[in-house]
Amino acid sequence: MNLADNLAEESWELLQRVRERAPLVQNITNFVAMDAAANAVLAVGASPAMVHAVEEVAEFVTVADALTINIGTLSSAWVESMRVAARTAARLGKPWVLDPVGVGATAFRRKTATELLDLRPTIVRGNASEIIALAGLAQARQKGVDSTQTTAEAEASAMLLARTLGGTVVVTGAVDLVTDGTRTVRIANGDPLMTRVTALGCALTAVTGAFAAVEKDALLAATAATAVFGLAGETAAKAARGPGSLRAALMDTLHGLDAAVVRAGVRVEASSPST
Ligand SMILES: Nc1ncnc2c1ncn2[C@@H]1O[C@H](COP(=O)(O)OP(=O)(O)OP(=O)(O)O)[C@@H](O)[C@H]1O
Ligand SMILES: Cc1ncsc1CCO
Ligand SMILES: [Mg+2]
Repeated sequence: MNLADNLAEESWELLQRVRERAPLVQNITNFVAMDAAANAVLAVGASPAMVHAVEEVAEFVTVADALTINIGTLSSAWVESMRVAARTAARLGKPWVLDPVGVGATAFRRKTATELLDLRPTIVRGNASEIIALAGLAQARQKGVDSTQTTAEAEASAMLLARTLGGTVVVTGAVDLVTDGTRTVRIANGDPLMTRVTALGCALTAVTGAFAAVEKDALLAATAATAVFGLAGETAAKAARGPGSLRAALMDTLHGLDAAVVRAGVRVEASSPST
């Protein structure tokens, strides 16, 4: 199968499936991202719920179609909620997505992320620095080595992390990379202005939860979510006057994406299975 040939069409089909099924996506996310993430999930046609109290988090996972966990504004009370939610999702076989915001920055984030990795997220989505840091943690128990932060090393880190987890890893940036350790996809959508709006990566993580809820192949789900989000961002950037109008235009564009725009606009490239 030629993976890349089908990915634009696959992205459109998965977006339609999200719109038809409107999956319920539970997000334990940060205070900065809550609004953008909930609105982006709504804009792709899914249903967001920001539920994080330890008293109700497990009960909510049982009704949710997917869970996303983001450590952006971490505090100790939330760590237990994250553990309980991830454990419940894992037990019930529900897809869950980890966003390791700033994981390299502090010992608290490193410890929390390491514990969450042990609960085997279906998908990890972060920027290059975060994925490099996380792969270093995963590897540290085996070899105790760290990486420096080049694009090439982010790719190696993503592959290592995906193989260690048995999951899918998404690295976002100028080019996005999605890998399950065997199949690797690069997505050339997006616009640099997206880095001037906070929490768009976090919003993409929540949207990835929506796609993972409707597609069991996590590599396909993550690729479609990332491509659709990047395409909406770049389309919106053409009309935007700056970060504020980009944010609004991104929500409008996500909501209005049609088959012609997705089929013509998604720019993906896939590598054949490696050894
Ligand atoms: N230089 C760039 N050119 C084009 N698109 C980009 C660029 N940088 C990021 N993007 C896009 O912006 C979106 C968010 O990715 P980014 O890597 O900025 O996430 P992040 O660092 O986790 O963001 P945040 O922590 O603020 O939520 C993705 O769709 C990505 O493709
Ligand atoms: C700015 C910021 N600080 C903690 S989380 C967050 C949102 C982007 O990740
Ligand atoms: Mg981020």
